[in-house]
Amino acid sequence: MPENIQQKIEALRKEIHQHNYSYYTLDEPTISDFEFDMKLKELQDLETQFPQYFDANSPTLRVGGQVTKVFPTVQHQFRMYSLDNSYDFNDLDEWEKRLRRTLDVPSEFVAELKYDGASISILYENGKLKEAVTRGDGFQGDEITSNVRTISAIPMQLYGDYPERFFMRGEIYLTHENFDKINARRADEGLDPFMNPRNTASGSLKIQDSAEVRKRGLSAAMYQFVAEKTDAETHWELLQKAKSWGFSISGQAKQCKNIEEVKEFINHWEENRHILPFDIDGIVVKVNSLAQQRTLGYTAKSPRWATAHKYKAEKAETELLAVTYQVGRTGAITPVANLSPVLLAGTVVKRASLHNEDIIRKLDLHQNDFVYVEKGGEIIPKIVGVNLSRRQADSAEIQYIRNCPECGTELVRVEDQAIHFCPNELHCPPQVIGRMIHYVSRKALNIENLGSETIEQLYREKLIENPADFYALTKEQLLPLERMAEKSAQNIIKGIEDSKKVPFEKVLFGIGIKHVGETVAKKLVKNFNSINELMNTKVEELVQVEDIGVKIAESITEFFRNPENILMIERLKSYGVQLEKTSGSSAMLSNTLQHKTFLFTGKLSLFTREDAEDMVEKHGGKNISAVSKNLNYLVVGEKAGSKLKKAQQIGTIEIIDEQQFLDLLEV
Ligand SMILES: NC(=O)c1ccc[n+]([C@@H]2O[C@H](COP(=O)([O-])OP(=O)(O)OC[C@H]3O[C@@H](n4cnc5c(N)ncnc54)[C@H](O)[C@@H]3O)[C@@H](O)[C@H]2O)c1
Ligand SMILES: [Zn+2]
Repeated sequence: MPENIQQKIEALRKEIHQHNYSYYTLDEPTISDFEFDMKLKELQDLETQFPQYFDANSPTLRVGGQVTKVFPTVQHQFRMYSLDNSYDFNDLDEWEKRLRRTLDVPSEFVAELKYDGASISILYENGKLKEAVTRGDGFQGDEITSNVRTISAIPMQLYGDYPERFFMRGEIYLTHENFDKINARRADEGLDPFMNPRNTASGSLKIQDSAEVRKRGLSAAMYQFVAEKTDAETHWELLQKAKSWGFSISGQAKQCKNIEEVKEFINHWEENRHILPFDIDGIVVKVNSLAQQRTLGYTAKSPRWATAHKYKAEKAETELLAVTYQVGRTGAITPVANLSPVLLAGTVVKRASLHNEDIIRKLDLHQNDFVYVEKGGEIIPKIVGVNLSRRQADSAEIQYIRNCPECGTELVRVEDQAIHFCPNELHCPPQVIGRMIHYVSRKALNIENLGSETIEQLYREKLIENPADFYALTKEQLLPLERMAEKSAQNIIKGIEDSKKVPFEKVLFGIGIKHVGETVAKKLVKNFNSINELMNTKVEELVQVEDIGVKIAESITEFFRNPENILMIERLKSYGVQLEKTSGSSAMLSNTLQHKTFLFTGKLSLFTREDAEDMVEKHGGKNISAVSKNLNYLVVGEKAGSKLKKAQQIGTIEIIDEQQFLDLLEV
């Protein structure tokens, strides 16, 4: 029935658009690449079969990404395409046959690793890095030059006989080592780990603060030279030249005389990819001759002269020994499958994440089932199915626990969410520890030298149970802990002492009221002078404050209803922790600068940067940390440098001096 076919096509298009959005814009895919590619292929087949339902906006005809609103948008002078991909050698053979039909001479190839990251196009002029732009939708992308400049694998200045003006394209990715480091740091700050290196690399490029991007330790491999013209004859030659100018070019790329050699390369890396210190998701095969590339040209979405052979996620079968449950620092419960050890993707797998109760139900897991585990983009493998033929007749269904394995409290499942929580925030050990780790973290009280391991030890020794206990600690109590030297103990005590100077807004963030993040804490402090004032405010009054909704307001009042929290606050006060605004940060003066954003640069002479930022806030404006389209005013002092230049390039930013800034305040 044609009507049903049309509906089917439209439903698939809609679904794929949604997945593109999750993958490219949110960096949080909800299905595996393989499942995604199968859906796209299904759509492609239907569209070929029923051309009457053609639509120029179909995801089969477009690159899946988008530009964001956070960075300036730049048109690509040369379009950035996607790659046709497939998972089997038949398609590769078909591709090669098509090449032969078009070309007089059989082609040679270059086979390259398909780095799993985010693509970038970088303009070089006179040997200098000029501008870096993401692929976006292929026609236009986000200008993220200052972020790309932080990546040490990308040269700022070239050497040798480089052409005057050209684009170098490549992939920005994260090594396993740096990905693990980022997650270790996140764990220390009480944050959830990132899912996989690809989405973390892509997400890192979208951070507004370049200093933060630098900390991520991104890598890059360049794989394509693009310019108006070149006198090179092959892609391989261009790669070698690019290397001589100072670019990082993949060390594994290989020239192949024919498709058989390409297949050998593909097989070799399918077996050996686990020794690489980064993720690849396949191999890219390119026609080497540039003349042949020109003859072949492009389809609506990808070059005809290249194709990607993708690797399927590896699967193994093993026995489920038990399901155990972990309680996270926020009280979230994660079920974990304990498996009979099995070799998968180069590592021995003993555990797999089961995510939540619904997934266990969907898999219909029984005790001692033989399950299939798969390692996709995620670091932790997952169970994708059960081998029913090996299930024992009398094996019982896995029952999700009803009580917290750490403290015995009955679990709750929040409406609309798949995850269970332990509601015993104040006494469930992992949550107690999590709360204290959050309290000392950089953006809260910033108590240096006090890592999560030390906090766990102190808790086990019953020396601390809530943030107020830090202030009663003595050096003598710290010294007997494992690996605790005199010097570190001293530093911890000093860090705790110093935290008494940390301003109210950070303390308010640090005490861990649910839904009160950094920004909300700031907003609250603008409107309430002390914790006492906040404590005595009702939900109806709280929701009057900008950006404070009912959910946040209720969470605040609930926090203060608990006598244990009140006791902790009274103790913090008695130790001298800042629980009210200091005289320097008094209330709002006006709303003159409402909805306006400011950034100060260069050497200021009429006021200090701190005072200036304070003035902005007191008059209702907002300070931001980087030059972008979102900036309204750049206030320049003497010797303003790159920020000024960038603001001029963007063109929409008002550039003013210090006096003009004061005029804005009408003071
Ligand atoms: N899971 C999901 O929800 C979801 C959603 C959208 C896309 N995806 C995945 O993304 C893929 C589509 O993304 P795409 O359009 O970026 O295509 P692609 O990732 O399959 O191939 C194109 C990209 O490969 C990269 N690349 C890496 N090494 C390269 C090399 N040596 N030479 C040339 N290019 C190289 C480039 O960034 C290029 O833009 C799909 O195949 C799918 O697996 C997944
Ligand atoms: Zn608990």
